[in-house]
Amino acid sequence: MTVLLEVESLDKRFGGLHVTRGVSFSIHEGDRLALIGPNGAGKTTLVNQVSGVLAPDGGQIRLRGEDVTTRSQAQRVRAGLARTFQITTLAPHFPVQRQVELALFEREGLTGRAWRSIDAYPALQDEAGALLARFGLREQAATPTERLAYGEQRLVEMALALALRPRVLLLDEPMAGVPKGDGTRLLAALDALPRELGVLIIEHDMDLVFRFATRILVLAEGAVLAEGTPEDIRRDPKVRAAYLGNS
Ligand SMILES: Nc1ncnc2c1ncn2[C@@H]1O[C@H](COP(=O)(O)OP(=O)(O)OP(=O)(O)O)[C@@H](O)[C@H]1O
Repeated sequence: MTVLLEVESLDKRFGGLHVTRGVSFSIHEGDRLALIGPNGAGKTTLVNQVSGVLAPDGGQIRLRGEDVTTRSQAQRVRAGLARTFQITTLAPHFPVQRQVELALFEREGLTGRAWRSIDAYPALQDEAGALLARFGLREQAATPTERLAYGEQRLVEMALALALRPRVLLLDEPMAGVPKGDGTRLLAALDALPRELGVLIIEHDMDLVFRFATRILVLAEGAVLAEGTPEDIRRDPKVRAAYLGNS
């Protein structure tokens, strides 16, 4: 399997606080790697370094063999790494279909041209329609995203990230705040992600983690406590003591 993302000996401090301690892992095509650990373990800080929001103090991040450690977020997106957007920070009053078209425009370097010219790009309109269909959002195509149910907004976020045609997708707590009833739809969407995509997911919902992940990386106090298959992790006494409990 082709290796997509390699994180090697990553290190990060906030003043005297050592929040990432020599963390290494890799993601191959088709991997669903879940990052779990107690509150404050350093999960978000780690993912922020991978996506380029934060600069590490040491270590290396490679995307498909290319060293991107000092590259900008935009450069990493172009190299094949996408993370879910918070749609509330985009244009929530835009209809869902337009939001996705906007992301496709950006991918194609067309942003800045007259917005009405979207009609001149039927292939992109079709692609946006296909993305909405993949996430079961066809009926909501004309609805402003701010009027969607919260769970549906998370689906739009995933559609926007996929619009960038990533090889690696970072999902930061896709289940957070989603009512129980909508969880099934979200899980179905996760299951339907392109097979060859590499996925790194941070999630506190252990049902989802153990159902979705092919491998799990457990962080504690900034360092890797354990890594393995869901079965390995479920049985690991260190993990049970530090995080999962004995239930
Ligand atoms: N910008 C910052 N400046 C100083 N300390 C920070 C900063 N960001 C995070 N921290 C600290 O780094 C540690 C790791 O935080 P982080 O948010 O990465 O953990 P987490 O595992 O994502 O937690 P949670 O599960 O609660 O989201 C915490 O002690 C946190 O207080």
